Amino acid sequence: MSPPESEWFKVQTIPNAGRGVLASKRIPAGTLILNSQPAAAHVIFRQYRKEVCAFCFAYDRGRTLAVRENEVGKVFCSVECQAQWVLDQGDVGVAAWRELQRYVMLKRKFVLDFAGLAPVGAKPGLDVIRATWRDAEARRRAAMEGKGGKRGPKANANQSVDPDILGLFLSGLLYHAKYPDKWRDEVLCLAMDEEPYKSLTDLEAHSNAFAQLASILPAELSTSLNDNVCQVLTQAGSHNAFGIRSGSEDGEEYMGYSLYPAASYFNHSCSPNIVKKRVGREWEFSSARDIEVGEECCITYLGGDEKDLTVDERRTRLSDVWGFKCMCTRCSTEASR
Ligand SMILES: C[S@@+](CC[C@H](N)C(=O)[O-])C[C@H]1O[C@@H](n2cnc3c(N)ncnc32)[C@H](O)[C@@H]1O
Repeated sequence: MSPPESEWFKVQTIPNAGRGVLASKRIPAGTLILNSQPAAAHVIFRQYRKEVCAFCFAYDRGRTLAVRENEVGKVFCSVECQAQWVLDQGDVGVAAWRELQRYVMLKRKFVLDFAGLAPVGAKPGLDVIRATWRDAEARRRAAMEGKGGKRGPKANANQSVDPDILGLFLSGLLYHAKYPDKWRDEVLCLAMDEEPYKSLTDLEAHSNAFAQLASILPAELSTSLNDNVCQVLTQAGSHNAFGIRSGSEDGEEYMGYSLYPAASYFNHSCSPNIVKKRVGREWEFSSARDIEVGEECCITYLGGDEKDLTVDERRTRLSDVWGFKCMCTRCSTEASR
C-alpha cells in the first residue's frame, strides 16, 4: 500500500494527526504540488441529478443541463462529456447504471430522502455494525446461490431505497472492478472510520443499499461485489470525502461528495498553507505562500470560515463534522494562552 509520491513532498506520521504531507524541499508560493486525479468514488445527490454534469461536475446556476441520458439517469454539460463518461464507465458500467436507474424508478414510492432527515437513535457501535453487515452479506450469498433469496427488483421488497448511497456504492464498485491495484494500493490505504454511521437508520440504509445493488447488478459486476467494498467506501468516505460544490473552492451548493485517495493525506490547519481548487472533476493543490523544507502542508477543512472563528468554535465545528480535535499549530497555540 502506498501514499502518493512527489518531488515536492513526502507523506509521514505527524504527532497527534495520523499521517500528513511534509515539504521535502522548499516550495515557492503558487506552486502546483498535486493533482488529485479522478475520484475513486463519488455521488451527485439526487436532488442535483439534472443540474450537475455526471462527468465534469459542471453546474449552471441550477439550470437543467442540455444533454440528458434518461436511461442512466444522468445529465451532461456537453456531448463531449457524455462521450467521455460512456468511455470511462465502459459497457458493463453503463449497463449497471441503466439497471440502477430502472430499479430506482420502479421503487420510487420507497425512495426516501435520508439526507434531509435528522439521525434517529444512537450512533451504532462496532458489534451492531458487524452483525448488520454480516446479515446483509449472508442475504446476498443466499440470493446469489438461489437459496431462498431473490434477485432482481422483487428482492428486498418494501425496503426503503436511497439512490445517493446506491450511486456512491456503484461508482466505487466500478472503480474497484476496473482498477483492482489502485483499490488495494490507494483506497485501502486511507484513514478509515470504523464507526461511520450517524444512526441505526443510517447503518440500515447502507446495508440495504448493498443488498439491493447485489440483486440488480449485471453478472460481471455482482461477482466482484461484497460487503467489504461497500463498508470500505463508507469508512473511508467518513474521514476523506471532498464536497462537490458549485464554486471551485467552497461555493453555496453542496451537490455531492467524492473520494480522492491521492489527495487525502492533507491534514487540516486553521492557518493553511495550501489552497485547493476544483478543476472539473479533479482537484489541484498549490502552495498559498513559500513553504520551507520539513513544514507540514495543510489545507483547511473549514472552507475559509476558520479566519473568523475562535479556537473553541473551530474545534467544535471540526469535531462535529469530522470527528477530531484540531491539533494544528494555530489551535494549539491559541488554546494554551
Ligand atoms: C483526510 S484525513 C488526513 C490524513 C490522515 N491524517 C491520515 O493519516 O490518513 C483526515 C483525518 O486526519 C486527521 N486530522 C486532520 N487534520 C487534523 C488536525 N488539524 N488535528 C488533528 N487531526 C487531524 C483526522 O483524524 C481526520 O479525520
